[in-house]
Formats: sequence, C-alpha cells, structure tokens
Amino acid sequence: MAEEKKEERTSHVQFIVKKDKLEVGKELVSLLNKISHDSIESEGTCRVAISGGSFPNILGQGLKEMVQNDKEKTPIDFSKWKVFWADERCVTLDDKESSYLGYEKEILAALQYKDSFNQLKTLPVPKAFPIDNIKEILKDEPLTDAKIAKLTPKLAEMYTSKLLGEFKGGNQSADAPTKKWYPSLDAVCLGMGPDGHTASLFPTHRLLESQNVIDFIVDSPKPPPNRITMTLPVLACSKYVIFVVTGKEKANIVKDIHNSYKSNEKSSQYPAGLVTLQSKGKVIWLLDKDAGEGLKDAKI
Ligand SMILES: O=C1O[C@H](COP(=O)(O)O)[C@@H](O)[C@H](O)[C@H]1O
Repeated sequence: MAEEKKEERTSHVQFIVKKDKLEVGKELVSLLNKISHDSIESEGTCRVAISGGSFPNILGQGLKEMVQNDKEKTPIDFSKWKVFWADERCVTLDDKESSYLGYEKEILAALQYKDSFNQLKTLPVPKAFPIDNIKEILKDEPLTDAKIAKLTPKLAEMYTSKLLGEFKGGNQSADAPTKKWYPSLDAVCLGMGPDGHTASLFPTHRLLESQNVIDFIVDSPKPPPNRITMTLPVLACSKYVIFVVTGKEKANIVKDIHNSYKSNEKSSQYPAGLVTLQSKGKVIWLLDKDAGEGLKDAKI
C-alpha cells in the first residue's frame, strides 16, 4: 500500500502525516539522525530531551527497524548523545509510570540485537540524565504521594542543576522578554495529551507562566500528581521541537493548533500550541493518519 504522506513546509513549523505509528517512528529516527549528525559535527555532542507516555514506544519501534537494517552499527552515534527528560513523573525509577522506565524498556531495548551466534549485543547507548532516585533520597520513609509532594520542589531544583551543568560555557539562548538565559537543546521530543498538554504543562495551570528552567507540579490533572517539567521558555529555546502525536482523540486539537499557526495567532489555549507559536527554533509535528485527519481541510 502506498504510504500516505501530506507535507507542508513553512518558515518554522512543519506538519508531517504518516500512515501509522511505525511510519511515524521511522520518520522520527530519520529526523533525529539528521539533527544528530549536524549537532555532533558542530558541537561534538547531541543534547536531546525526550518525553514519556506513548513516546518511548514510538521511538523504540523506529529504532528497532533501523537496527534490523544494519545490526552491527547504526547511522546515529548514540555514544555522543546526552538524554534529558522534558518532564518526568516523580515516582521511583522502576515504577510503571516512570518515563525513565519507558526509556529503558522501549528505547534501550531497541538498541539490542542478537548476532549470528545468537549472542545478545548492545549498540552504544546515550548518556542518560534521569531525575534523582526518590528511593535513595527518602531511604526508609514511606513513598506516599504527600511525602513525594514535599520532595518535588527539590527534585526540580536538582534537575535544573543537572541540566545546566551540561550547558556550561555557552550554548544558551537569551529569551528576549525576560533577558534570562535558558539552555538551548539540540532537540526536544514532545507528546500531546487529549487536553492539549505537553510535557507536564497543563491548560490554564500556573506553570505556563513560569520563567524557571525546570519547575514542579504537585496537582497534575493527569495522575500521578507529582511531576517536574521543562518550562515554556526552555522548550521554546530548543533548536528543534518535535511533537510526536498519534490517535483520533487528538485530531481536533492538532487542527486547532495548525489553524492558529496558519492564521498567525499570538496565543493558544493549548500548551502544545503555545510551544508551537513561541518557539525560536524549528517545530515539526509528526502525526499518524488519525491525529492528522483534521488537516485534510487545510490546503496541504
Ligand atoms: O503525562 C504525560 O503525557 C504526555 C502525553 O502522553 P501520550 O501518552 O498521550 O503521548 C507525555 O508527552 C508526557 O511526557 C507525559 O508525562
């Protein structure tokens, strides 16, 4: 079956629609391959932030295909990568809600293959920067939501230091209105919930106004309640923002954000729309047919 693809090129926002999740994953890998080559060539490293939810599985599917095509090496030099989290749920690293666990189970697992002697081999993997281990910090204390809520501001602070520690000596972006400096990641990979939230930035939440680098939320409308997240100014300073969005339930919001961008609106009621409109880098929306169905009416 011929691949269904609609593509639109504009100055800084692009919407790409693929047939299904696997094709979205493959396109994502090809985009990251290009970004990785350019960043490693110019800076010797590639600093990428990833998301939780459905994202690790979609990237994992694309990576599996890539590894199957060439088992001994991959075109992407992951040994030069540094991986951060655009947001993370404040749970233990082995909790099923942990985005870090998703990374291990879907992304790292995709970089393994069996050689001709049936031996399990692992390709070079990125250096990962997960949130600090809650179990180690709280030692024998019970891991209740209330206990973790108290720790969450500290986790955001520690993650800010972790992130900024990797941007010493430049490579930051000045945010004009605030004159504050934010790290400029090579790429941030985001998802979008059916309410238009992205990372852990939820519609109408006070965090949308945050000027911090990493902020925290202890009343997330989507469980678990305690999370840390990159803020709008950090996301907007990334060289590339890649939204990876699948499923019919998101089609109307995708359409709305597409229309806001096309009609030059300055604001959006959706956090994912705010990132799109405020971004200083390139924004790419990678959609499956279901999430992109509302774009049919737009002249693509
Ligand atoms: O809670 C979260 O949700 C969003 C969207 O998830 P998805 O499963 O609908 O793709 C995700 O991007 C974010 O990282 C996560 O914490």
